[in-house]
Amino acid sequence: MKIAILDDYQDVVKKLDCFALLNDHDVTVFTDTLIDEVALAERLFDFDALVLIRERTHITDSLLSRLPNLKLISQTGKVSNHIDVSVCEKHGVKVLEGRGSPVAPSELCWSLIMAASRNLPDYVEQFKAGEWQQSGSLDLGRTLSGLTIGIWGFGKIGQRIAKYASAFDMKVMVWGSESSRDNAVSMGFTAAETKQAFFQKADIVSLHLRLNDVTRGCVKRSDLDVMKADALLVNTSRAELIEEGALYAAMASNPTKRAAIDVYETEPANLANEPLLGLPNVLCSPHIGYVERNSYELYFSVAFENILQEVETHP
Ligand SMILES: NC(=O)C1=CN([C@@H]2O[C@H](COP(=O)(O)OP(=O)(O)OC[C@H]3O[C@@H](n4cnc5c(N)ncnc54)[C@H](O)[C@@H]3O)[C@@H](O)[C@H]2O)C=CC1
Ligand SMILES: O=C(O)C(=O)COP(=O)(O)O
Repeated sequence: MKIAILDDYQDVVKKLDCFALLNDHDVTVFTDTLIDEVALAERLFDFDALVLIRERTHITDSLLSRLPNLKLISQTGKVSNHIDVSVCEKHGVKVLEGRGSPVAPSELCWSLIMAASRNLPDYVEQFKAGEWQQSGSLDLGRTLSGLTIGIWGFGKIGQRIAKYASAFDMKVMVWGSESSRDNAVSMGFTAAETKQAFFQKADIVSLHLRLNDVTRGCVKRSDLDVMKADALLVNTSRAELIEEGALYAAMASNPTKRAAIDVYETEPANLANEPLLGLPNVLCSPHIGYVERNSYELYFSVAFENILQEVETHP
């Protein structure tokens, strides 16, 4: 098979052990992004299969109309809104869904919580610039013990964050669907009674919902406004869970509130398209929750095995 691996920004896939799984195939890895659909279609014209990393390439009707040779798309991790599955069916392109692990994204989320709580990036930056212990100009930070973390979305990552919080002697309060809240209570955590109480009581709010038509924009500006004056909002899930522009407006007008985020409305994000990057009270990482060796091995090995299995069952 002629297989294209797309959007390997970090040029990582060839260094992974699982790359050898595709030894019998003709594989090309593209490390840049082609947004222009006509150029992308020209690039991909000869390929039988695509491996997509996350959701950077959008698979649309017009793209597939230009790719008559394409038979398979193998997604690393879950298939989300970037692939129109019904359009793929129409064009006879089979979509194979992969699998991820909650460990790397949960640890990144916890790193952001700890770094933001102790102002670590600012202290490191000042120290490297020659300043020793300039706490006078920096907020002193705070310990996590005794604080309440509010977790909205109690799936694989949300549950792991609750576990980490318990190890730090934090109180865990969960908001979300009734089953999420019941599940949290059965595990010994607290469920918030209302969304407003959730945002009012938490010292740290961390979002762990999947993005879908129901959850899009579920966090409103009014929710951010009722958070405590020194609260921290963490979003490692999807930017679109928060009403468009609301996070920037809330953080810009409340400099004592803080946010730590890994996901953006426009990705790749930069200073020109992401105003949050310019705010001193917002800690920003460049969507790296899944960026870690074991995580990449799992994402790619499952995506490759799915292709091999498909070739074996439908040669
Ligand atoms: N920053 C990064 O690199 C990464 C981000 N993620 C993101 O983290 C988030 C959580 O991932 P997982 O825990 O693996 O997902 P999961 O599928 O295990 O859990 C998702 C949660 O969202 C809730 N949910 C979904 N639709 C809902 C609705 N309509 N109403 C209320 N609740 C709803 C589910 O009940 C569940 O509690 C996702 O948005 C995922 O895309 C995941 C991996 C890496
Ligand atoms: O990489 C991301 O941002 C993801 O959302 C991955 O999620 P998944 O592991 O595919 O469920």
